[in-house]
Amino acid sequence: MKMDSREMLNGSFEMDQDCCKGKRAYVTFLAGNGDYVKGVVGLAKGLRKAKSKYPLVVAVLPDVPEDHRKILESQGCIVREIEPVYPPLNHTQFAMAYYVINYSKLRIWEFVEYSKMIYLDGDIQVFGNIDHLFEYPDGYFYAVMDCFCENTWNGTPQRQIGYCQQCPEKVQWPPEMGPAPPLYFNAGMFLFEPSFETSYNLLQSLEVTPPTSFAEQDFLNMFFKDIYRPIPSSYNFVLAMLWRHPENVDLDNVKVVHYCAAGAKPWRFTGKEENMQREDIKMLVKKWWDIYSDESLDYCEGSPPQMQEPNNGVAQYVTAPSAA
Ligand SMILES: O=c1ccn([C@@H]2O[C@H](COP(=O)(O)OP(=O)(O)O[C@H]3O[C@H](CO)[C@H](O)[C@H](O)[C@H]3O)[C@@H](O)[C@H]2O)c(=O)[nH]1
Ligand SMILES: O[C@H]1[C@H](O)[C@@H](O)[C@H](O)[C@@H](O)[C@H]1O
Ligand SMILES: [Mn+2]
Repeated sequence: MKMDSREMLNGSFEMDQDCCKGKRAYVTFLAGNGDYVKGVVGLAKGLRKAKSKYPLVVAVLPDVPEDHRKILESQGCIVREIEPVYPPLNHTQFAMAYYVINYSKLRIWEFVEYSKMIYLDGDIQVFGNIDHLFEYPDGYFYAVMDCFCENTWNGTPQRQIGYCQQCPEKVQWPPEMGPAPPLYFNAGMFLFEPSFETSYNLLQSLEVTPPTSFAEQDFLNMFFKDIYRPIPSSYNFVLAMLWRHPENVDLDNVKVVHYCAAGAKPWRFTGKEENMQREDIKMLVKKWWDIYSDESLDYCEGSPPQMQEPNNGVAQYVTAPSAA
């Protein structure tokens, strides 16, 4: 039975029995022969440190070299090659590589041997156990609301009027512009259910959807708008929150950090870009390096990915902002 956000916020739902069955895994995505493999190694070690009970599957494009795949396997990852997904014909001349990289992520819906997966970008690090997210009720798409305040949003109506769903009361959506846009998630982290049917529908729908600037993120937002449920920003902490919405930040309780601001990838960090000299940023980059360099977190052949039972945290949902 479907339920709305309010029923879930009130906790007035029965835990779906089906969600306790079936295999679960984390999944990330890797393209090319560059340095993102370091991000994935860091993530595998971070999940181990957080004592995650579930393995990390890495969906790799054919252009990921053999030695990078070996590194991932030696870190306990399950490497699965996927076929590239191309943008619809007639739109291919523009930023082709960018779209192929990002749209190929849609292949993870084909991993139907898992009933539920948590997708994490390679530039994400997990600092606390999030296994309890798998217990959320089935039938929804869970992710964290994005922030519209960075320059990457220049040219959008949101940015032009200074509206952000993280603080919808500060600059309200002008009624003359019609209804406020639906809630929009960052696609660097989400909980989803693999399914051939959904996978087929995703690819069919993509064929008739012209690419837009945030590629598969825009597409997924459109595709899953009716079943999207926001979860707290601590499950995909986008660094820009630190300087754009400091009043909403509780850094001590952040479980998942997404190093997605310009210049923030820890393995390429120089500290030169805007905001990168902030003490909180330098601390978070150091925390990533502490995990990446910790040899005690390397995978031991033959040992399961988990070390102990996860803490079964209680599901928590974010209240949808009133402007939504
Ligand atoms: O050369 C590359 C580039 C990207 N990736 C993979 O693709 C993911 C997405 O790229 P970034 O993390 O660099 O980009 P952002 O965090 O800025 O991406 C955000 O915007 C993108 C589209 O603009 C996607 O929607 C993405 O999921 C979302 O988190 C990476 O984490 C990594 O897993 C690679 O493997 N190799
Ligand atoms: O996915 C994008 C990307 O991560 C950008 O760096 C960020 O500024 C955007 O808000 C987000 O939508
Ligand atoms: Mn990212």
